[in-house]
Amino acid sequence: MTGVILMSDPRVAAVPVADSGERLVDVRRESELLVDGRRHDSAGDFAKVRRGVLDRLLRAEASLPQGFRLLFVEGYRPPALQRRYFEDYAARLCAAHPEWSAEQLRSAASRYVSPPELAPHSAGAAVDLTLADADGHELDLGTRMNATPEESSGACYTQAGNISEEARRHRDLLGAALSTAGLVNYPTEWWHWSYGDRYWAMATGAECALHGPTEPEP
Ligand SMILES: C[C@@H](N)C(=O)N[C@H](C)C(=O)O
Ligand SMILES: [Zn+2]
Repeated sequence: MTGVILMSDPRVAAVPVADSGERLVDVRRESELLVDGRRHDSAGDFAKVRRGVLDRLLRAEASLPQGFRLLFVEGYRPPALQRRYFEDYAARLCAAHPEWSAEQLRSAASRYVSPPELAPHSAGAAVDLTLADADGHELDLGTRMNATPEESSGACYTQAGNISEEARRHRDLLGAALSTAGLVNYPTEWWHWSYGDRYWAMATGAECALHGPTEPEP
């Protein structure tokens, strides 16, 4: 797929951050969003995002046609966890492609996990989410959430052609609601959306990112 700017692209790292200082909020406490427990952690970090991100998610949900809900899966990710995800996936790619250079590995890994120093989730600015029906049952968006490009034959790419018509309708519905509310998608992952991070700033032309990586709150 051409035209996709990866998280490892120097244009993303070049975006300056002027952190707004906005607090992380727990979406389970501050909203009626449906929250899935598959990424649950004892500190509840997975359910947190910056306030402005939650406000936009609520706007997006309100704009969905009747019978559709957002299903929130993962928001904030502490930098140490992000580093582990990145290194584990890069090690898997390295085992499969020992001939790749360090730069090739970093770029390929960033199709699926952001390099830790740039990570939108560690800024509390990104959310992995999908659609559910009115009863909270997860809908078909073409792949499982967090399917790698390898296991899904590229069907995890938001604009992939190798998904059913129904999954395409669902992806388009999710995308229309979230982009109208101001979030930006990472084009290699239909479920990953962000607001205020470096990738968002690069994609929207904002002068700087509003949120940089932050350590977990005590
Ligand atoms: C690992 C996957 N769920 C994810 O969040 N990927 C993006 C690119 C990230 O790490 O920010
Ligand atoms: Zn994500």
